[in-house]
Amino acid sequence: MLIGCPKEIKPQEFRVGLTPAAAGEAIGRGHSVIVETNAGMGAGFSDDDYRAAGATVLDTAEEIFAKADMIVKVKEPQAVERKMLREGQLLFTYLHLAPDPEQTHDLLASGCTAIAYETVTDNNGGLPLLAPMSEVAGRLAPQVGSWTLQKANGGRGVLMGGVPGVGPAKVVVIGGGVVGTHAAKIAAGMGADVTVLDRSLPRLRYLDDVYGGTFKNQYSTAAATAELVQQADMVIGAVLIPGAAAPKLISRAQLSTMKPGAVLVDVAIDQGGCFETSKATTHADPIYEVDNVMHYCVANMPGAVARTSTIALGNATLPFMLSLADKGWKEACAADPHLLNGLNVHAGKLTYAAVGEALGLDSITGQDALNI
Ligand SMILES: NC(=O)C1=CN([C@@H]2O[C@H](COP(=O)(O)OP(=O)(O)OC[C@H]3O[C@@H](n4cnc5c(N)ncnc54)[C@H](O)[C@@H]3O)[C@@H](O)[C@H]2O)C=CC1
Ligand SMILES: CC(=O)C(=O)O
Ligand SMILES: [Mg+2]
Repeated sequence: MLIGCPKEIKPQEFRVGLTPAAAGEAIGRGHSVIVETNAGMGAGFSDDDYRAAGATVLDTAEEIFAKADMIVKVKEPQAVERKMLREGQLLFTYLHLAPDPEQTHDLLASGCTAIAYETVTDNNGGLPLLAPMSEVAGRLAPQVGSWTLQKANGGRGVLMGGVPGVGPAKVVVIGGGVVGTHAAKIAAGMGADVTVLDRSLPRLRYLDDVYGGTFKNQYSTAAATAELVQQADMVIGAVLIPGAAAPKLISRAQLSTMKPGAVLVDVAIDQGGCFETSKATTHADPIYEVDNVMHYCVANMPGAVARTSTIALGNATLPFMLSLADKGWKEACAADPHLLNGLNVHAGKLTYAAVGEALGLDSITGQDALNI
């Protein structure tokens, strides 16, 4: 198979879909790899690194999209990229379609087959291609939140760990999955007083067993959330209902109950955000204020630490990418129901029910798509 990797064009996105090591593995199995010039620069990989792995470096994204059988990326294709996708072409990347009707429309119109990293599953009920970026975004969340809490950035001027004689910041994490657990660990490590809310009792039991001495946890009801949010210096949004739009757990009216200068970090923004007042921002202009509450809502947080993130993502995508290249998408998905769960679009049809529900569109099952 001819595998193509364009340079990411989303603002301030420095990750790359294929590492030289991944390109080398595919080439070692008889595939060919084309990479856009400078695609890996932001993550510290030069064109020569890709050439040394056996890949061919091309000058433009147009050539990559025109030639490749499979496009491997990081972020959802931007409008100009979507115009270059063609019928029968395989796209393997993050999509986050539920909050994005324009992208969904364009992917359906292109006739391509699109497998979304974020809905591929594993045997443990996890999301193996989302997990590494959730680990990164979770660990970054208290870091960017504490920067936003600084007075010069609009925050209330509270230090995460406090100092002797002055108490620490109060941090509330809504959602105790991968993002939430990593966020809570780092916030607690910075000395903050941390409470994690989740709606899954098995998850709360796990958090209690493993991290009981490090941070508190509580069942996530609207009442518990309202009470904790009033006292919080920082709230980190980390909920997920896979593939679906995030539920709104803090309303605009609730902002007036919060401390002026408190900070909301909405990591769930890529699924539409879990605070009513969240709107996606970029690394170039990451924060804004609503009703005296600071918001950080960057939808591609891991891009800020592109080298760590690229290598972590590449480790997770490699076996799936190789399976798609070796077998073609149909055989690979027929053999692996977890990879089939990643199928969101095929031949003009939506193939992921939660996306259809979020956007009011009809969908077919992945199994049906295998027969088209
Ligand atoms: N902004 C960014 O750059 C990034 C965003 N993300 C996003 O972060 C979000 C979280 O991802 P993960 O932690 O990997 O998901 P996860 O599935 O590991 O955890 C989500 C948790 O939310 C809980 N939950 C669901 N509804 C809830 C509610 N009403 N109240 C409290 N908890 C609730 C679930 O029980 C689960 O434990 C996703 O939307 C993901 O796409 C992930 C990586 C990067
Ligand atoms: C998960 C995701 O969307 C990201 O890493 O950008
Ligand atoms: Mg994202």
